[in-house]
Amino acid sequence: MILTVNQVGFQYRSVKILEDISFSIPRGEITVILGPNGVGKTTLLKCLNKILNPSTGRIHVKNKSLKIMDIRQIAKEISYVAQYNEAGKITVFDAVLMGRYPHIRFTATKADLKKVGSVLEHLNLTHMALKNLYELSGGELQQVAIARALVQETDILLLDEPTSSLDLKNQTRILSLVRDIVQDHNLAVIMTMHDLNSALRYADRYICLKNHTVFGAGKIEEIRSDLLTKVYGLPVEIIRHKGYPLVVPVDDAFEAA
Ligand SMILES: Nc1ncnc2c1ncn2[C@@H]1O[C@H](COP(=O)(O)OP(=O)(O)OP(=O)(O)O)[C@@H](O)[C@H]1O
Repeated sequence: MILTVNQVGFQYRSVKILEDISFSIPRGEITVILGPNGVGKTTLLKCLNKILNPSTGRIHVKNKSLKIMDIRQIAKEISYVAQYNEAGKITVFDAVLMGRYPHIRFTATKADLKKVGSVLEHLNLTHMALKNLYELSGGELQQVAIARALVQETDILLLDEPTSSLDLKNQTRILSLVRDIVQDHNLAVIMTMHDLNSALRYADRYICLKNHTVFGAGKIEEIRSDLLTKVYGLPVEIIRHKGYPLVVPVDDAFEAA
């Protein structure tokens, strides 16, 4: 296991957000964290990246305690794409190059610049390399943030709602690309996602949060509609269309809502 989480709890001042969270993350798989608004998904991702310090419990990255790792060590192992991305006065190229910082000693080398160029090309972003971030749309900014995470070349990628601002074609493109990268480089991806159909299609495992803790976890193909119904408080069923699972609210769902 590349990442292990043991009995982690977190609170903002005296308000309990997470309690007794435990799971392990393998390489070569996408794990999706599911759960309703405000349940603590982003908080959990931030604990995994030491942006926030858990009040209780232990997190280990490759058997090393996150507590004793400094920012540079963490940035070599874990990249993080936040749910909302700042749009400052910096070009796309330079913003993505920032992802190389954990690897740069004094100044960026030709290899660093080449890496940025190739990731931009891979994500179809080359044409906007010299634009400033503030000139981009929300979806373009989100793809730039993903590009920055990819040039960081970490074994663990944390993605907070990575496709929330993307159109259908870009959602499919980015999630397929993430899946290919996970398989080709044996990475571990942990992402949060509200789009249950994309989650069921692209993730390998799920962790469902409810009432501050893990309510269910397992292989995504084994996720059950009654679990989702309890987690989201809305009656749903899982049907299959052309072999793909689809989560649909059942007839009386709107009354329940
Ligand atoms: N800086 C903060 N100070 C105090 N409370 C906070 C802070 N940030 C978040 N919270 C609270 O922590 C809880 C969990 O927030 P979090 O953003 O982790 O939820 P989430 O599951 O990611 O939600 P969403 O699906 O809406 O993005 C929420 O109740 C939120 O109000």
